[in-house]
Amino acid sequence: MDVESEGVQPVGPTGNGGHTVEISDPKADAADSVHIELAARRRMFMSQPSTVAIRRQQAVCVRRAHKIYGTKKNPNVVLDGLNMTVPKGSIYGLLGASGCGKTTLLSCIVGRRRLNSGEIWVLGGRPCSRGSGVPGPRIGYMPQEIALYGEFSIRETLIYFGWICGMSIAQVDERVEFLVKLLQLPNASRFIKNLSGGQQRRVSLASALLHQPELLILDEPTVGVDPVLRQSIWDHLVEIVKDNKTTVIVTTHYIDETRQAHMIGLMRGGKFLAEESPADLLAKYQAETLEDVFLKLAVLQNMGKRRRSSIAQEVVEQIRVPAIANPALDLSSEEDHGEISGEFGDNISMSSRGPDSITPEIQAPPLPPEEDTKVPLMEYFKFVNPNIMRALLWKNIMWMLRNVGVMLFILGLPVGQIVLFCWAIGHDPVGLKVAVANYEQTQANFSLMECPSFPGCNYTMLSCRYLENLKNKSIDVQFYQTEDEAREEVSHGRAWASLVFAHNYSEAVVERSENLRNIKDWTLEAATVGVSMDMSNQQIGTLLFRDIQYAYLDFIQGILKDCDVNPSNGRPPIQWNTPIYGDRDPNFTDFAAPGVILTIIFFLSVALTSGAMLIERNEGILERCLVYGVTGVEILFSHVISQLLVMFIQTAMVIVFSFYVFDITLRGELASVVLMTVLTGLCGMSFGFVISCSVDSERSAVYMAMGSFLPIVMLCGIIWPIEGMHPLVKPLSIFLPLTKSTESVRSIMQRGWMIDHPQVYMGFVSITIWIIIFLTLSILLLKFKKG
Ligand SMILES: Nc1ncnc2c1ncn2[C@@H]1O[C@H](COP(=O)(O)OP(=O)(O)OP(=O)(O)O)[C@@H](O)[C@H]1O
Repeated sequence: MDVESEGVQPVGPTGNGGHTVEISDPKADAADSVHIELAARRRMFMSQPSTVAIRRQQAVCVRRAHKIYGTKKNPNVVLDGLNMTVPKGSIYGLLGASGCGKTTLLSCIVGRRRLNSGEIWVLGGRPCSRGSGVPGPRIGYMPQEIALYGEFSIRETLIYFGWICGMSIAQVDERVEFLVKLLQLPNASRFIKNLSGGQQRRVSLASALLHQPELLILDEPTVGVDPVLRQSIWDHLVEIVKDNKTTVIVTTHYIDETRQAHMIGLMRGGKFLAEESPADLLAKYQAETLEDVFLKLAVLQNMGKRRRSSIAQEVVEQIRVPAIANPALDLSSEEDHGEISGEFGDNISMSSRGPDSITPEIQAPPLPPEEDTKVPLMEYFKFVNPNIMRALLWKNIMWMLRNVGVMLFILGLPVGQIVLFCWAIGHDPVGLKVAVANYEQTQANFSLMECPSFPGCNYTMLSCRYLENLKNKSIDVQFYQTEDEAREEVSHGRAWASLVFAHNYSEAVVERSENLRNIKDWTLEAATVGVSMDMSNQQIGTLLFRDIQYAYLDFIQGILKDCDVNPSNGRPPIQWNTPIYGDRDPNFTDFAAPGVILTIIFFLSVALTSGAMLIERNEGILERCLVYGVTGVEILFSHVISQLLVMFIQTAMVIVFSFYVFDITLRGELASVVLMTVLTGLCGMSFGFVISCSVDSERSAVYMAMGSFLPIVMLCGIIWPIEGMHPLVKPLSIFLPLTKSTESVRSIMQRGWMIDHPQVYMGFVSITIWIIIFLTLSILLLKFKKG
């Protein structure tokens, strides 16, 4: 969590117009200077026009900016009460060592990050406030990353950004011609991915220059550019600011190239060491190069810090500056007074606030609540801009067309999975080996007709007829001499069950059937088949258990018929009528198919969306688009629409293969199943957005998707009925996105229920609620997950 700045008001010399280092004078003067300074500021406040009016005249105006990363325990103060003023129509060189906070400051200026405290005015308004146009096409932004689509040509890239900024193709083409010449770009039909790093940076620069914005923000535009081209870029910048319509802020590590800038801000330690024109800086510090100036200022800053620290300690002990009671006289409401670096003088003087501040009593007045100027949340859902939507949709579709291999894989994957499912899951195991010790056969000393299935077995032996029935159920019957041998086979895992028939089995079965009322014990015992099973595999055990019983029922009813006894005598006294829903022998494929179809579509959509969004985010493309005013809603909608196309094709193929190729049972309306599948895909897409908006790397996204996959699949009744779950997880399963929808589709497919049945429509209600939750969450994350 970011640390909130305390907002303590800095105190120090007034803006001196020089805005450079002013090391405080001896400690004896310190108390006086504080009072003099406050009085001067109050006088100036009374005589100046409104602060807002003055700030609006600047291209950019930053006041008392504090930005802290990290946690309260371990804060990283990047901006420490920084003031910055960028006059309209100027080139402003933002200089500083790597990691000093330049990019952070620029992100705050373009409205992509928020300050912990302080104010920013850009082109007359507060970034992100209503009607400010920031973020928006008033800004041209070149981020540090390349932030371009590798699959696009140079011209397509510029058309894309041009459309976002409201340009027509003709206008873009005109600019393309000019920019290709200016930046010495290769042929505009070349693909970005085939360009060198330097060429890619120049295309990125061209994208920022394309729409001739009012404020051009360039983060290290000349990295990897040769000196000649660098000079021509600078010449162009000088040219475009001439008519006062464009302002340029440029960061660079090549300090001396900013000689052509009108103003330079030298940043260090979260503040500006100086904010002046290059000529003034060179003259003031009698330096040959701007680098020398920077070094001198850095040394002075370090000295200043030390001195301030010791002076402050003594002054605090000697004087107590009264707190300012009247907010009108408060420092925050003072004017710019024509100063460049901010109303409290430059950042390096005693005005710098820090732990050693000499006036802890002087508190900054509370800034106007940010919410007042922020776009209300509902406005974030504003109607989408057709130009932007056209650009985003075109980009998404172009990406698909340029990645045919990936698209074929994406389209073919669900079909492959459904084919695998139908081939692999739900079919009864065949060829299960059963070891039989048939004493009736081994001890028989008469020879009758041979059983056609088992050579050596006598067909008139009832045990053989029973075994014949078993064989018809695709069970592999193997004979052994003794019961021990048969059991041994099971013990060694070579057979799933052993069956033992007594030597007088046939006789006993007939006896048992004919004399139901007076069955003797020996008859009961001899007519019973002894079964010992390997139940280590529940599925196989259950199926074998079922088949052994079914085979017996069929067998005994045949015998009874032969003996002129009512075959029903052999049945248990339960009447199994035709099932109301489903088949007498339900198969697991039919049970699992609804869940499997929905899961495939759901998780493929999750992968597709989170992947696409993360690529855009990580390559900085999303950031650039957001700076140009593209909203989170537009990005989400564009992905939803283009990926819906993909999902429709995936759904159609899955449905065709499931119901027409593999003949999975479908008793209800196909349209309802299709609708639910599409909604589930939409839900997966929305969940993918949530993932991509809440994590920063693809690896985290994979972990999050995988982490959610198993719980969702395990708990939503696809693998195991919810009725059999632990009471603690059962309520949880009801709240998962695929639970109710799976139940609903199963009812449609197996029971043939229509959409007006509560169990069916509750599935639709549930999935719709989940879509709304996920989409809202992603929009909120896009809105609030700024630094
Ligand atoms: N999202 C973030 N979370 C935490 N710390 C961050 C984040 N972004 C930047 N920082 C830290 O803030 C500091 C300033 O980073 P920033 O990128 O603004 O510097 P920079 O001056 O632009 O550097 P460079 O010139 O190398 O691009 C660095 O210490 C960086 O590690």
